[in-house]
Amino acid sequence: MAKQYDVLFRLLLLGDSGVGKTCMLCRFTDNEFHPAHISTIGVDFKMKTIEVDGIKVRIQIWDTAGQERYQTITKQYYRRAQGIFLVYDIGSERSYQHIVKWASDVDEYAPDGVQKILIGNKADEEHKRQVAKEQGLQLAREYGMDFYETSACSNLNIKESFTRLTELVLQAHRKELAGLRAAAAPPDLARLEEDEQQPPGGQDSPKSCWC
Ligand SMILES: Nc1nc2c(ncn2[C@@H]2O[C@H](COP(=O)(O)OP(=O)(O)OP(=O)(O)O)[C@@H](O)[C@H]2O)c(=O)[nH]1
Repeated sequence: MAKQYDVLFRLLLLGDSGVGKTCMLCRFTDNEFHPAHISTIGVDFKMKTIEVDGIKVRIQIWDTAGQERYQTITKQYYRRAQGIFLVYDIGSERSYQHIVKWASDVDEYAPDGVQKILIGNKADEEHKRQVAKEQGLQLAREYGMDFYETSACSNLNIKESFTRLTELVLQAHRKELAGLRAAAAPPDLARLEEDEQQPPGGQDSPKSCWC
């Protein structure tokens, strides 16, 4: 039987509560958007397989709660991420300022070499904009990250940003993937067998897939 994927790994969504992390994920995996904000409890995840440069990549995407009270739980997930989205809302200067704090948490808890992308979400809400696109670009330059303005609502740059982070992770793991074609079993960068189980908080999460 043909292999369903060649490699699998984990991406993580981080950012303040309400910036649109869950909606970005639901748009990417299910092409759905829900206007209600029901805060994620702890962490939740979804899977999707995409093809990049002829490689079938199964990605496990972890959606974390932005609320401060869940930070102890969510930080436990940083260390096994290969790629991280740092997300702010272009209509919230505060969420943009907090990226510095999220990035310093990543430095502290995520593995060396983790790939990062900066996202300014809700780009459809131009009338509410508090953060200029140039500010996003500037911050991304400072951190050496790629930058996208996205909209989960209008489906702007969602697929592009997930694909780009996947490409960056693939490039960073080029050596491990060198023997990919010959491998009997798909390389398991995310040690998925442990992760197919419900995450703490995921079972109770009221918005696992319908946003
Ligand atoms: N206009 C617009 N609204 C969005 C967009 N993305 C999310 N929203 C809305 O913003 C609110 C919060 O979205 P969520 O995806 O739940 O935010 P979150 O970052 O996952 O929040 P926490 O789970 O609390 O960390 C919801 O009302 C969404 O409908 C977007 O791209 N455009």
